Amino acid sequence: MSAPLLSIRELGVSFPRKEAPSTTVVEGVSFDIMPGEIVGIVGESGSGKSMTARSVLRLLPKSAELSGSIRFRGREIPEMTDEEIRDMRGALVSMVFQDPMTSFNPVLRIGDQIGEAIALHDRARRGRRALRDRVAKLLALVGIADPAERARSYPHEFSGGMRQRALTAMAVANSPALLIADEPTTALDVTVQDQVLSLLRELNENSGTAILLITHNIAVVASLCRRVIVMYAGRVIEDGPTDEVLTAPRHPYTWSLLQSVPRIDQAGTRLTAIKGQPPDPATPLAGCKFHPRCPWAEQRCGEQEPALSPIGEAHGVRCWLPMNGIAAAAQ
Ligand SMILES: Nc1ncnc2c1ncn2[C@@H]1O[C@H](COP(=O)(O)OP(=O)(O)OP(=O)(O)O)[C@@H](O)[C@H]1O
Repeated sequence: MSAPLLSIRELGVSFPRKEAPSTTVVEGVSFDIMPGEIVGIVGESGSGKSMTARSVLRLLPKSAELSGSIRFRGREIPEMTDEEIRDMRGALVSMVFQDPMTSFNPVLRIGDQIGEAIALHDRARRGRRALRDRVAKLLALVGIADPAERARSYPHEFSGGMRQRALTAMAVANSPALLIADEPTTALDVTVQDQVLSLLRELNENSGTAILLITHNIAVVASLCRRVIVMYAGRVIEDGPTDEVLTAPRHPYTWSLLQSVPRIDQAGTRLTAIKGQPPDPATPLAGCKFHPRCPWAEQRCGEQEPALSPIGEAHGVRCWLPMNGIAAAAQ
């Protein structure tokens, strides 16, 4: 078996507070991404998905404190110099964000910005003309009509969907080994969502780029990801093959999350929202972080936090009472 491309162990992210203990928003997160693998991270808002992803590129807010190990091709990212990190960003690992407006410089033309991203890591040192051609090709690849002409536009002249696609073009320009996509389709209409997702799939198939995809959308995970990581209150609570996790979830939270997703094959069924709220990271909670909302919680669930333990082949769950399909159906 080949070595992991990315290996995260016991990752922690916390924010110090004045005269109070730090707020921990990510704790004990561990997972690997193999070369060419597409892995999804799902979970409610505030579960720590973005903080986990941003840790990989050292793009956390300044006040954040990072702990644990993040190895990319065996090298420890937290120990890299700023220059090494800059070299790595874009060339080896790149990221597509939720809000493409803040990712482009508003006073520079889109094409120039993509060209600059290519030139920064361009071993072939292509000339201006070759760069322009490459930019136009990339814009065409993400479905932008008249790409050579549109490359001369400024970010505000693009619609939200076009900016998102242009940003994706910039992120894939150097065929990185790993692409981190944080809610890449949330703000887009359905047709554009499909185009961006097809682009990610093509990139994976043609360039072997591994993808870490953060999303709220279970349907996107089902169609794109071989593996899915479920986060809750800053922890990984389930991690396994997508088909297994989505059809036979073992953590009550994953099960509840799936109950709250509309299913095409069950039109008309009422959705059950998960009762209660996720815990406030500023207030420590003993035991399993999901126990106050869990229909199956027992006494020990409120006292001791379970570890993420193997429950099948390449499947792990952080629960004292991992459920089976029968228990879920009986509820
Ligand atoms: N600068 C900050 N200072 C303190 N807490 C922060 C800061 N930025 C984020 N947080 C907290 O970190 C926690 C995790 O946030 P994160 O953005 O990783 O969640 P998420 O799962 O990606 O949510 P969403 O799906 O809404 O993007 C949240 O409780 C958030 O309020």
